[in-house]
Amino acid sequence: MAMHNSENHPALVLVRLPHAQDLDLPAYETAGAAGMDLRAAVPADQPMTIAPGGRALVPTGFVFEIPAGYEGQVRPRSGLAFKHGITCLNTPGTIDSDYRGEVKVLLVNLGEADFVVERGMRIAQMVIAPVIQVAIREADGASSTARGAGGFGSTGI
Ligand SMILES: O=c1ccn([C@H]2C[C@H](O)[C@@H](COP(=O)(O)OP(=O)(O)OP(=O)(O)O)O2)c(=O)[nH]1
Ligand SMILES: [Mg+2]
Repeated sequence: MAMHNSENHPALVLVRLPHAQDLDLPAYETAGAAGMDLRAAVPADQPMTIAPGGRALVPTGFVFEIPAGYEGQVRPRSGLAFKHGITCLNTPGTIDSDYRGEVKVLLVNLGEADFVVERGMRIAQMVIAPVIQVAIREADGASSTARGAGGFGSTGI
């Protein structure tokens, strides 16, 4: 399903790896979805079991060629988090625009029961977002502001 503003942005090129040959392409599930769901490319006869407190790097079966000036953010699915305590350990996972390896999802099981990742299961979602790289320079001191160094609740609750 095409996103409503896809014409304003460069296309995302996906390269299917051999172990994803029968999997659906990552896709936006609704017209206004922010993220495209990612599926587990684990072997059909070898589901991956994540024990409570355990983690697993789950293959998606695709290389995502993120356009320059954009990043991919790998985020958890709320339903898995709510029902099973399954989330992404490094959320949001960062996919760099120059990364040409397989996108993988680092799941962690914060629930109380084993979680079984089956082939084709939608395990996470990827949001494509514009990102900037700034010039970096060093200075001797920071400019002054009303806030100054106040933080961590300095403005009250
Ligand atoms: O959830 C994730 C996070 C990252 N990556 C891939 C794409 C990303 O471009 C690369 C590096 O990620 P990151 O910079 O977060 O990890 P690092 O530990 O800093 O590795 P590196 O030294 O390779 O940058 O790993 C994934 O496949 N899934
Ligand atoms: Mg890095």
